[in-house]
Amino acid sequence: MCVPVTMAHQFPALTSEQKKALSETARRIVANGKGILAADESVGTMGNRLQRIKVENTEENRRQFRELLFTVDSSVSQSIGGVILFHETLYQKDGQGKLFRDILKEKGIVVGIKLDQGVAPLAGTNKETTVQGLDGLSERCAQYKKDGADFGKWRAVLKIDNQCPSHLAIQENANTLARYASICQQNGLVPIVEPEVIPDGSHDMEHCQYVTEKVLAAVYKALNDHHVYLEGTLLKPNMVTAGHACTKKYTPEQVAMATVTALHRTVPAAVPGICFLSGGMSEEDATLNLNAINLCPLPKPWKLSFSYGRALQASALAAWGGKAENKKATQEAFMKRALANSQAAKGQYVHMGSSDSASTQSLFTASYTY
Ligand SMILES: O=P(O)(O)OC[C@@]1(O)O[C@H](CO)[C@@H](O)[C@@H]1O
Repeated sequence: MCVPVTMAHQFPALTSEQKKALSETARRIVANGKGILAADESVGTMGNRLQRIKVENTEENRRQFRELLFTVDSSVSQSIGGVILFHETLYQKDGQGKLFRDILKEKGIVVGIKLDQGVAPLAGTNKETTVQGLDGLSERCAQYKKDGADFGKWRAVLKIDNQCPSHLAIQENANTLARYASICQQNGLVPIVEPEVIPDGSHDMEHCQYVTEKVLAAVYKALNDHHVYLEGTLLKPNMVTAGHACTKKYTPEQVAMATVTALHRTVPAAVPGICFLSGGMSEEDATLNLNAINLCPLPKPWKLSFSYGRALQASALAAWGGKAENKKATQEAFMKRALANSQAAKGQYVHMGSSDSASTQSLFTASYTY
C-alpha cells in the first residue's frame, strides 16, 4: 500500500508510566474542590505587593510572609492542592530550618515552580510580547524535579488593544507554551499552561470572549502539534470579563456563561482541570465568579478551580503588615480565602453579608506583564 508522505506518524513522546504519573499529579492538584496558591511572584512583583503595605522588599521579608502562608494549619490541604513557588522560595526554610517544600509536601500539597523568565518585546507589533526561558529549560526542569517540584508554570501575556492580539503574538505565544509544556512532561513535571489575556482596556466582555476563544484555540492546536499529553496538563486562563476601564458592568452569571462558553468551544475534555488566574479582580469577585462558573448550566467536563495569586493573598498581606505579632490574623485571612475558593470550586460558596474592605478592593495593576 502506498503511504502518503504527508501522513502523520506516531513516535511516542512519553511512556505509559510517564503518562500515568503526569495525569495522576494533575488530577491530584484539582481533586475535590482543591485549587492552587500562586505564590510564585518574582522578586520585582513581590516588591510591588510589599510596597502596598509599606514593607521593604528584602529576601527575609519575602521569606517571612511566605512562611506564614505555608505553615497554616494542615487542614488547608483540603482547599489547596498545589502551591507554585518562585526559584528563591523553593530553597528557603522556615524559622526552624525546615525547607518550605518539605513543609508543603508533608501537608500533601504538590509543589510547583515558575519556569518562565518574563516577557520580551515582539518587534513590529503594538508593544506585544513573547516569553523567555526556553534555553536550558530541560536542564532546569530536571533539577527542579530532583529538588521536589512536580509541576511547572509558564505565563504568556496577550492584550486587547488596537490590532492586538496580533496573529504573530497569538501564534508565537501558543507555540512557546507548547514547547515549554513538552519539555516539562519529558522531565516529569505537569505543565500549567497559562495564556493570560490581560484585563487592561475598555473593551466589553463579548470582545474578551472572542479574543479568549482565538487564543485558546491556537494554544490547543500548538499543544497537539507538539504531542503534549493533555491528560497530564492543567490550563490557567483568564476568566472572560470586560476590560478594566469598560463602563458596562456584568454579573457573575454573565461572566460565567461567557467563560464556560469560550472554554467549551476550545478546551478538549481530556484536560483534567482549568485553574483560573485572578487577574486583578478583588478577592470576593474572584470567588463569586468562580462559584457562578461552577453553577453554569453548560457541559463542564473539566474541574473548574483556581490558581490565584492576588486573590488569595491580598487580605493576608494587609493583615500581616510586616509584623510578627500579626501571625494569627494573617493565617486566618489566608485560610478564609482558601476555604471560600474551595467552596466556589464546588459551586457551594455562600456569600455571608458584609465583606471586609480588603477582600472587596480591586487588585488591578495596569500592564501587569511580569
Ligand atoms: O492574577 P493573579 O491571580 O494575581 O496571579 C496569576 C499569576 O500567574 O500572575 C503572577 C505574575 O506572574 C503570578 O504570581 C501568578 O501565578
